[in-house]
Amino acid sequence: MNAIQIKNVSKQYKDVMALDDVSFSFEYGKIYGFLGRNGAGKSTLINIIANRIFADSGEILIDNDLAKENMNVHEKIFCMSEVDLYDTSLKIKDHFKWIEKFYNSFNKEKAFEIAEKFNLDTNKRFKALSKGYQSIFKLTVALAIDVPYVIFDEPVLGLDANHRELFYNLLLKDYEESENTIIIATHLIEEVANIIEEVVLIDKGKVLLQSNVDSLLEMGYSVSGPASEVDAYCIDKNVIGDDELGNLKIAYIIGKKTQLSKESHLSFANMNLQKLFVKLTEKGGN
Ligand SMILES: Nc1ncnc2c1ncn2[C@@H]1O[C@H](COP(=O)(O)OP(=O)(O)OP(=O)(O)O)[C@@H](O)[C@H]1O
Repeated sequence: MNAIQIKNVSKQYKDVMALDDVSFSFEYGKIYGFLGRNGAGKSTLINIIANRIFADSGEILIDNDLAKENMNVHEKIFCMSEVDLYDTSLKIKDHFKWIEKFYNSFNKEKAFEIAEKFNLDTNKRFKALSKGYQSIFKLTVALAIDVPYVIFDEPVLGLDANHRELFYNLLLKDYEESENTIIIATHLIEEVANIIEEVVLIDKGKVLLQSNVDSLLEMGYSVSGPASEVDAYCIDKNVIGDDELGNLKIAYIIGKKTQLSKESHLSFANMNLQKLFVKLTEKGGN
Protein backbone atom coordinates (compact mmCIF):
# COMPACT_ATOMS: atom_id res chain seq x y z
CA MET A 1 0.00 0.00 0.00
CA ASN A 2 1.31 3.42 -0.96
CA ALA A 3 1.50 5.49 2.19
CA ILE A 4 3.35 8.58 1.01
CA GLN A 5 2.92 9.27 -2.70
CA ILE A 6 5.21 11.82 -4.29
CA LYS A 7 3.81 12.91 -7.62
CA ASN A 8 5.80 14.98 -10.13
CA VAL A 9 7.35 17.15 -7.42
CA SER A 10 9.75 19.87 -8.56
CA LYS A 11 11.57 22.54 -6.57
CA GLN A 12 14.03 25.07 -7.91
CA TYR A 13 16.33 27.44 -5.99
CA LYS A 14 17.55 30.10 -8.43
CA ASP A 15 19.59 28.07 -10.93
CA VAL A 16 19.59 24.84 -8.86
CA MET A 17 16.95 22.24 -9.68
CA ALA A 18 16.80 20.67 -6.19
CA LEU A 19 13.99 18.29 -7.23
CA ASP A 20 13.22 17.59 -10.86
CA ASP A 21 9.81 16.01 -11.49
CA VAL A 22 10.22 13.42 -8.76
CA SER A 23 7.64 10.61 -8.51
CA PHE A 24 7.78 7.58 -6.25
CA SER A 25 6.07 6.16 -3.17
CA PHE A 26 7.00 5.12 0.32
CA GLU A 27 4.91 2.08 1.19
CA TYR A 28 3.27 1.52 4.54
CA GLY A 29 5.14 -0.30 7.30
CA LYS A 30 8.63 -0.46 5.79
CA ILE A 31 12.01 0.95 6.80
CA TYR A 32 13.54 3.02 4.02
CA GLY A 33 17.01 4.27 3.41
CA PHE A 34 16.55 7.54 1.54
CA LEU A 35 20.00 7.92 0.07
CA GLY A 36 21.94 10.42 -1.94
CA ARG A 37 25.13 12.43 -1.99
CA ASN A 38 25.44 15.87 -0.43
CA GLY A 39 23.09 18.23 -2.22
CA ALA A 40 21.13 15.43 -3.92
CA GLY A 41 17.77 16.82 -2.77
CA LYS A 42 16.95 14.64 0.24
CA SER A 43 16.31 17.42 2.76
CA THR A 44 14.35 19.43 0.21
CA LEU A 45 11.93 16.55 -0.34
CA ILE A 46 11.67 15.81 3.38
CA ASN A 47 10.93 19.47 4.10
CA ILE A 48 8.20 19.44 1.46
CA ILE A 49 6.67 16.25 2.92
CA ALA A 50 6.82 17.87 6.37
CA ASN A 51 5.17 21.09 5.08
CA ARG A 52 8.16 23.21 6.04
CA ILE A 53 8.59 24.40 2.46
CA PHE A 54 6.41 24.12 -0.63
CA ALA A 55 7.05 22.50 -3.99
CA ASP A 56 6.92 24.64 -7.13
CA SER A 57 4.79 21.96 -8.76
CA GLY A 58 3.51 18.45 -8.11
CA GLU A 59 1.84 17.09 -5.01
CA ILE A 60 2.32 14.81 -2.02
CA LEU A 61 -0.45 12.47 -0.86
CA ILE A 62 -0.37 10.86 2.54
CA ASP A 63 -2.86 8.02 3.01
CA ASN A 64 -4.45 9.40 -0.17
CA ASP A 65 -4.99 12.89 1.29
CA LEU A 66 -3.21 15.94 -0.06
CA ALA A 67 -0.46 16.82 2.39
CA LYS A 68 -0.05 20.51 1.67
CA GLU A 69 -1.14 22.59 4.65
CA ASN A 70 -3.35 19.76 5.86
CA MET A 71 -3.13 19.52 9.66
CA ASN A 72 -4.97 16.18 9.79
CA VAL A 73 -2.33 14.66 7.61
CA HIS A 74 0.52 16.26 9.48
CA GLU A 75 -0.48 14.81 12.79
CA LYS A 76 0.56 11.50 11.24
CA ILE A 77 4.13 12.59 10.53
CA PHE A 78 7.12 13.43 12.67
CA CYS A 79 10.33 14.62 11.12
CA MET A 80 13.59 14.71 13.06
CA SER A 81 16.02 16.88 11.19
CA GLU A 82 19.15 18.88 11.70
CA VAL A 83 17.20 22.11 11.83
CA ASP A 84 17.13 23.46 15.36
CA LEU A 85 13.52 24.16 16.18
CA TYR A 86 14.06 24.10 19.91
CA ASP A 87 14.43 26.93 22.44
CA THR A 88 18.08 26.47 23.33
CA SER A 89 17.81 27.98 26.82
CA LEU A 90 15.21 25.45 28.01
CA LYS A 91 16.20 22.40 30.06
CA ILE A 92 15.69 19.04 28.39
CA LYS A 93 13.11 17.90 30.95
CA ASP A 94 11.12 21.10 30.27
CA HIS A 95 11.33 20.47 26.52
CA PHE A 96 9.75 17.08 27.15
CA LYS A 97 6.90 18.78 29.05
CA TRP A 98 6.29 21.24 26.20
CA ILE A 99 6.44 18.60 23.49
CA GLU A 100 3.88 16.55 25.41
CA LYS A 101 1.47 19.50 25.20
CA PHE A 102 1.88 19.80 21.42
CA TYR A 103 2.00 16.16 20.40
CA ASN A 104 -0.69 13.78 21.63
CA SER A 105 1.45 10.91 20.46
CA PHE A 106 4.50 11.93 22.53
CA ASN A 107 5.18 9.56 25.42
CA LYS A 108 7.06 11.61 28.02
CA GLU A 109 7.85 8.65 30.26
CA LYS A 110 9.33 6.82 27.31
CA ALA A 111 11.41 9.92 26.45
CA PHE A 112 12.89 9.94 29.98
CA GLU A 113 13.65 6.22 29.70
CA ILE A 114 15.41 6.69 26.37
CA ALA A 115 17.32 9.71 27.72
CA GLU A 116 18.58 7.55 30.57
CA LYS A 117 19.76 4.86 28.16
CA PHE A 118 21.82 7.48 26.33
CA ASN A 119 22.98 9.10 29.62
CA LEU A 120 21.37 12.32 28.42
CA ASP A 121 21.25 14.70 31.42
CA THR A 122 17.68 16.04 31.32
CA ASN A 123 18.57 18.79 33.83
CA LYS A 124 20.86 20.42 31.31
CA ARG A 125 19.82 23.19 28.97
CA PHE A 126 19.81 22.35 25.25
CA LYS A 127 22.57 24.89 24.53
CA ALA A 128 24.82 23.33 27.20
CA LEU A 129 24.74 19.93 25.47
CA SER A 130 27.56 18.78 23.21
CA LYS A 131 26.71 18.56 19.49
CA GLY A 132 26.37 14.79 19.81
CA TYR A 133 23.99 15.09 22.77
CA GLN A 134 21.94 17.75 20.97
CA SER A 135 21.40 15.11 18.26
CA ILE A 136 20.62 12.51 20.92
CA PHE A 137 17.97 14.81 22.38
CA LYS A 138 16.31 15.15 18.96
CA LEU A 139 16.50 11.40 18.39
CA THR A 140 15.00 10.81 21.82
CA VAL A 141 12.02 12.99 20.96
CA ALA A 142 11.53 11.22 17.61
CA LEU A 143 11.75 7.79 19.25
CA ALA A 144 9.20 8.77 21.89
CA ILE A 145 6.62 9.94 19.34
CA ASP A 146 4.36 7.23 18.00
CA VAL A 147 3.03 8.32 14.60
CA PRO A 148 2.60 6.28 11.39
CA TYR A 149 5.39 8.12 9.57
CA VAL A 150 8.71 8.95 11.18
CA ILE A 151 11.40 10.64 9.11
CA PHE A 152 15.01 10.95 10.24
CA ASP A 153 17.30 13.33 8.34
CA GLU A 154 20.93 12.30 8.94
CA PRO A 155 20.07 10.97 12.41
CA VAL A 156 23.45 9.79 13.63
CA LEU A 157 25.64 12.76 12.68
CA GLY A 158 27.98 13.46 15.57
CA LEU A 159 27.11 10.28 17.49
CA ASP A 160 29.82 7.89 18.61
CA ALA A 161 29.71 4.21 17.61
CA ASN A 162 28.03 3.03 20.85
CA HIS A 163 25.30 5.65 20.64
CA ARG A 164 24.71 4.87 16.95
CA GLU A 165 24.21 1.23 17.76
CA LEU A 166 21.90 2.07 20.65
CA PHE A 167 19.84 4.31 18.36
CA TYR A 168 19.50 1.62 15.68
CA ASN A 169 18.54 -0.98 18.29
CA LEU A 170 15.86 1.26 19.81
CA LEU A 171 14.55 2.13 16.35
CA LEU A 172 14.29 -1.53 15.32
CA LYS A 173 12.58 -2.47 18.58
CA ASP A 174 9.97 0.28 18.05
CA TYR A 175 9.52 -0.71 14.44
CA GLU A 176 8.87 -4.35 15.33
CA GLU A 177 6.28 -3.29 17.90
CA SER A 178 4.53 -0.59 15.86
CA GLU A 179 5.14 -1.30 12.15
CA ASN A 180 5.25 2.42 11.42
CA THR A 181 6.86 3.64 8.21
CA ILE A 182 10.38 4.82 8.91
CA ILE A 183 12.46 6.86 6.50
CA ILE A 184 16.13 7.46 7.19
CA ALA A 185 17.80 10.02 4.94
CA THR A 186 21.55 9.63 4.86
CA HIS A 187 24.58 9.53 2.62
CA LEU A 188 26.06 6.68 4.69
CA ILE A 189 24.41 3.56 3.28
CA GLU A 190 26.64 1.06 5.08
CA GLU A 191 25.52 2.57 8.38
CA VAL A 192 21.90 1.66 7.77
CA ALA A 193 22.33 -1.33 5.43
CA ASN A 194 21.54 -3.83 8.18
CA ILE A 195 18.28 -2.27 9.25
CA ILE A 196 16.66 -0.93 6.09
CA GLU A 197 14.48 -3.01 3.78
CA GLU A 198 14.09 -0.61 0.89
CA VAL A 199 16.33 1.93 -0.76
CA VAL A 200 15.42 5.08 -2.66
CA LEU A 201 18.49 6.64 -4.23
CA ILE A 202 18.26 10.25 -5.34
CA ASP A 203 20.86 12.17 -7.30
CA LYS A 204 20.80 15.74 -8.59
CA GLY A 205 17.10 16.02 -7.87
CA LYS A 206 16.09 12.82 -9.66
CA VAL A 207 15.33 9.32 -8.40
CA LEU A 208 18.09 7.04 -9.69
CA LEU A 209 16.91 3.81 -8.19
CA GLN A 210 14.26 2.29 -5.94
CA SER A 211 14.90 -1.26 -4.84
CA ASN A 212 14.83 -3.58 -1.88
CA VAL A 213 18.16 -4.23 -0.21
CA ASP A 214 18.25 -7.93 -1.10
CA SER A 215 17.96 -7.17 -4.82
CA LEU A 216 20.73 -4.61 -4.52
CA LEU A 217 23.01 -7.12 -2.85
CA GLU A 218 22.26 -9.57 -5.68
CA MET A 219 23.56 -7.06 -8.23
CA GLY A 220 27.12 -8.00 -7.38
CA TYR A 221 29.67 -9.33 -4.91
CA SER A 222 33.18 -8.78 -3.65
CA VAL A 223 36.21 -10.96 -4.12
CA SER A 224 39.31 -10.85 -1.88
CA GLY A 225 42.72 -12.47 -1.60
CA PRO A 226 46.29 -11.95 -2.83
CA ALA A 227 46.38 -8.85 -5.06
CA SER A 228 47.80 -10.63 -8.11
CA GLU A 229 45.10 -13.32 -7.97
CA VAL A 230 42.35 -10.75 -7.51
CA ASP A 231 43.68 -8.80 -10.52
CA ALA A 232 43.75 -11.95 -12.66
CA TYR A 233 40.18 -12.86 -11.62
CA CYS A 234 38.93 -9.35 -12.41
CA ILE A 235 40.28 -9.11 -15.97
CA ASP A 236 36.94 -9.74 -17.68
CA LYS A 237 34.70 -8.48 -14.86
CA ASN A 238 32.79 -5.24 -14.30
CA VAL A 239 34.83 -3.94 -11.35
CA ILE A 240 33.36 -0.87 -9.67
CA GLY A 241 36.03 -0.33 -7.03
CA ASP A 242 38.73 -1.93 -4.95
CA ASP A 243 40.69 -1.57 -1.72
CA GLU A 244 44.21 -2.76 -1.00
CA LEU A 245 46.01 -3.53 2.22
CA GLY A 246 49.61 -4.63 1.72
CA ASN A 247 49.52 -7.60 -0.62
CA LEU A 248 45.82 -8.20 -0.05
CA LYS A 249 43.11 -6.79 -2.25
CA ILE A 250 39.34 -6.70 -2.31
CA ALA A 251 37.48 -5.89 -5.53
CA TYR A 252 33.79 -5.03 -5.90
CA ILE A 253 32.16 -6.50 -8.96
CA ILE A 254 28.80 -6.12 -10.66
CA GLY A 255 27.52 -9.36 -12.17
CA LYS A 256 27.34 -13.03 -11.26
CA LYS A 257 30.11 -14.96 -9.52
CA THR A 258 32.20 -17.30 -11.64
CA GLN A 259 33.63 -20.58 -10.38
CA LEU A 260 37.01 -20.50 -8.60
CA SER A 261 39.64 -23.18 -9.25
CA LYS A 262 40.55 -25.58 -6.44
CA GLU A 263 43.96 -23.93 -6.06
CA SER A 264 42.46 -20.46 -5.74
CA HIS A 265 43.18 -18.40 -2.61
CA LEU A 266 40.29 -16.07 -3.32
CA SER A 267 37.05 -15.80 -1.39
CA PHE A 268 33.69 -14.21 -2.12
CA ALA A 269 31.58 -11.95 0.09
CA ASN A 270 28.60 -9.63 -0.26
CA MET A 271 28.64 -6.52 -2.37
CA ASN A 272 29.61 -3.37 -0.47
CA LEU A 273 26.57 -1.12 -0.84
CA GLN A 274 28.51 2.09 -0.26
CA LYS A 275 30.79 1.24 -3.21
CA LEU A 276 27.74 0.47 -5.33
CA PHE A 277 26.21 3.85 -4.55
CA VAL A 278 29.42 5.71 -5.18
CA LYS A 279 29.50 4.04 -8.58
CA LEU A 280 25.86 4.74 -9.36
CA THR A 281 26.19 8.41 -8.44
CA GLU A 282 29.71 9.21 -9.58
CA LYS A 283 28.89 10.68 -13.00
CA GLY A 284 29.17 14.44 -13.00
CA GLY A 285 32.09 14.47 -10.56
CA ASN A 286 32.12 15.75 -7.01
N1 LIG B 1 17.29 27.40 0.80
C1 LIG B 1 18.04 27.10 -0.27
N2 LIG B 1 18.48 28.07 -1.10
C2 LIG B 1 19.22 27.79 -2.19
N3 LIG B 1 19.59 26.54 -2.56
C3 LIG B 1 19.20 25.52 -1.76
C4 LIG B 1 18.40 25.75 -0.59
N4 LIG B 1 18.16 24.54 0.00
C5 LIG B 1 18.76 23.62 -0.79
N5 LIG B 1 19.38 24.21 -1.83
C6 LIG B 1 20.14 23.50 -2.90
O1 LIG B 1 19.32 22.45 -3.39
C7 LIG B 1 20.09 21.28 -3.63
C8 LIG B 1 19.52 20.12 -2.81
O2 LIG B 1 19.81 20.38 -1.43
P1 LIG B 1 19.33 19.42 -0.25
O3 LIG B 1 19.66 20.11 1.03
O4 LIG B 1 17.92 19.03 -0.48
O5 LIG B 1 20.26 18.14 -0.47
P2 LIG B 1 20.58 16.91 0.51
O6 LIG B 1 20.47 15.69 -0.35
O7 LIG B 1 19.73 16.97 1.72
O8 LIG B 1 22.09 17.18 0.88
P3 LIG B 1 22.93 16.93 2.25
O9 LIG B 1 23.14 15.44 2.35
O10 LIG B 1 24.21 17.66 1.95
O11 LIG B 1 22.16 17.52 3.37
C9 LIG B 1 21.53 21.65 -3.29
O12 LIG B 1 22.18 22.02 -4.48
C10 LIG B 1 21.38 22.83 -2.36
O13 LIG B 1 22.51 23.68 -2.43
